[in-house]
This record gives sequence, C-alpha cells and structure tokens, in this order.
Amino acid sequence: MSDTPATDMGLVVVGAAGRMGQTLIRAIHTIPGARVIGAVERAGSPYLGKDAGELAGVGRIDVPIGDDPLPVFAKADGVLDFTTPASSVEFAGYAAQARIAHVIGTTGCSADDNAKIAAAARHAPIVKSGNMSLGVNLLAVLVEQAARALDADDFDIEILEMHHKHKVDAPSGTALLLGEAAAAGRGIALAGNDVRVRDGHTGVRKTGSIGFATLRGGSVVGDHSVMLAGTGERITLAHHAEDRAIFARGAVKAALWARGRKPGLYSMRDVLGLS
Ligand SMILES: NC(=O)C1=CN([C@@H]2O[C@H](COP(=O)(O)OP(=O)(O)OC[C@H]3O[C@@H](n4cnc5c(N)ncnc54)[C@H](OP(=O)(O)O)[C@@H]3O)[C@@H](O)[C@H]2O)C=CC1
Ligand SMILES: O=C(O)C1=N[C@H](C(=O)O)C[C@H](O)C1
Repeated sequence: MSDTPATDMGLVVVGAAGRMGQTLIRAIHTIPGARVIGAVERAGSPYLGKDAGELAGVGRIDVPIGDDPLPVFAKADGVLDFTTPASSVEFAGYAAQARIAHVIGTTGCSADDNAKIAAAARHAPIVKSGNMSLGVNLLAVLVEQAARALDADDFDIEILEMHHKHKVDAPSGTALLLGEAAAAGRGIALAGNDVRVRDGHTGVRKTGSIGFATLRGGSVVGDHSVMLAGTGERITLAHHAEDRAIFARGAVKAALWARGRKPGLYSMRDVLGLS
C-alpha cells in the first residue's frame, strides 16, 4: 500500500503578493501533490481581488487574493507563511484551530512570538525555520561539526550575512540558525554568547563568543558565511542563495511532510532527515 495521499494537498499562501508569496505560488504550480486553494493579503492591500496565479506570472488559477484567512483555512490542508512576526503568530492560532499544517518562514520573531507559536504547535504540526533551503540546512550540520572539532581557545566563530535592501530584520534568521548550530557544536547556548553589533572601543574579543555582522544592499537574495578564524589560518563555510525558489521548494516539501503528522514544532532538519 502506498503512503501517498489520494488527493493533492490544498495550500493557502498568506502574504501571497510578497516576494516569497509569489515565489511560493510559482513553486506550487510545478510540484506534484500540492495546489493553491487560497491566497491571503492584509486588509487594505492593493492586491485584494487579483488572481494569485496571474500576479505570480503563472496564469489564471482562479484563486482570488482575499483578506480573510478563516474561510480558506477551513478548507485547506496547510498554510505557507512568509509574512511578519505578528502575522505569523496570528496565523498559527488560526491554523491550530483548523488543525492544519503551518509552515513558517517568517524571520525576526521575538522570544514571546516563538512562545506563542510553540503553544499553537500543541494543536497542529508547525514547521518553522529561518531558512527552508536544503543547502543552508546542510551547511548548519557542517558548521556544528566544525565548531565541535575546533576548540574555542583556538578558533573564533564569526557569521557574516548580506541581503537585499528591503530586508527588515537583522541578523537574518539564517545567520541566527547558523549561530545556534555553532553554539550547539561548542556545547553552549547562543543567548549570552552572541555579539550582534560592534561599534566604538569594544575591547578585545571574548573567547568563545559568536560574532555576527550584517550587510544590506541591492537585490542580494541571501549570502551567509561562517568563519572559523584561528592563528595563521581561517576556514570559511558559505552558502549563496541565487534564487528564492530554493526557499519555496523547501517550504512546499515541509508542508507535504507535515500533512497528517502529529502536532508539534518541527524544523527543516526534521523534514530533510538531517536531525
Ligand atoms: N525561512 C526562509 O527560508 C525565508 C524567510 N524569509 C522571510 O519571509 C518573510 C517575508 O519575506 P519577503 O517575502 O521578502 O517579504 P515581503 O514584504 O515581500 O512579503 C510579505 C508579504 O506579507 C504581507 N503581509 C503582511 N502582513 C500580512 C497579514 N497580516 N496578512 C496577510 N499578508 C500579510 C505583506 O503585505 P504588505 O507589504 O502590504 O504589508 C507582503 O505582501 C521575512 O520575514 C523574510 O525574512 C524570506 C525568504 C526565505
Ligand atoms: O528576507 C529574506 O529575503 C531572507 N530571509 C531569510 C533570513 O532571514 O535568513 C532567509 C533568506 O536568507 C532570505
């Protein structure tokens, strides 16, 4: 007997007119087993009423963009959400009520936002990750291994990221994910060992700290480098995102994986079998 569900997974894309929203609609169009059944934007959006497929450039799919998530969540199997922290918290509550899978790519969530999302995950499966690409999640595994292998007294860890000029949060969700991986490799918590900004007379570098540096400009999709800097040598592990389609394909994979799974908060490492 096959484990493949008999019907396509009906997905709602929230933030459907955004950079990732449109990329998701194009990705779902090409992936067997999933289809767009709803598209949501905020009240007052100039895109309300437009066909989500036409806006994304794949032609008419007869899914008009609306501003009320509740009726579309009620008939969906899953939600793809790359919006804002406050919106993702709200959508997590609705997806939990509807008992449907919720894939959250939104970054910049506070500890309070994450606690609310974790509470919603008691009722429905949620996959949340600062980066949905296979490449970055593999990179995180490599970073963890390198951080474990190289002693904090000998190698300093610094994480550099660059994104397009429209990005609103820093450090990026990916940089923090890589920082968590480095911290896990070192057997420490990232919180309390992270140095997110340097300015002025900073004093010497604290042994074992994990530094972050942020660049913003132009149309860069997402560049991340993790440097392990020793005396006389430096290792750099890096990922360069060239197309948002890598995140969208990962998000659809996560939704298909989460369909029918028991409630819980999952990561892309779970989805990709890299845990
Ligand atoms: N995890 C990952 O792999 C990735 C994560 N991201 C993250 O995804 C998020 C979105 O990125 P991006 O697509 O570039 O941003 P955009 O601003 O282009 O898109 C976000 C969209 O969500 C809409 N939106 C905001 N609030 C609501 C709401 N309450 N209901 C419905 N729609 C809403 C926005 O509308 P409006 O503009 O009118 O406010 C906008 O159209 C960011 O946090 C980013 O960091 C991005 C890429 C990959
Ligand atoms: O805002 C973006 O664009 C991206 N956000 C994610 C992040 O914060 O790391 C993922 C990707 O790098 C693109």
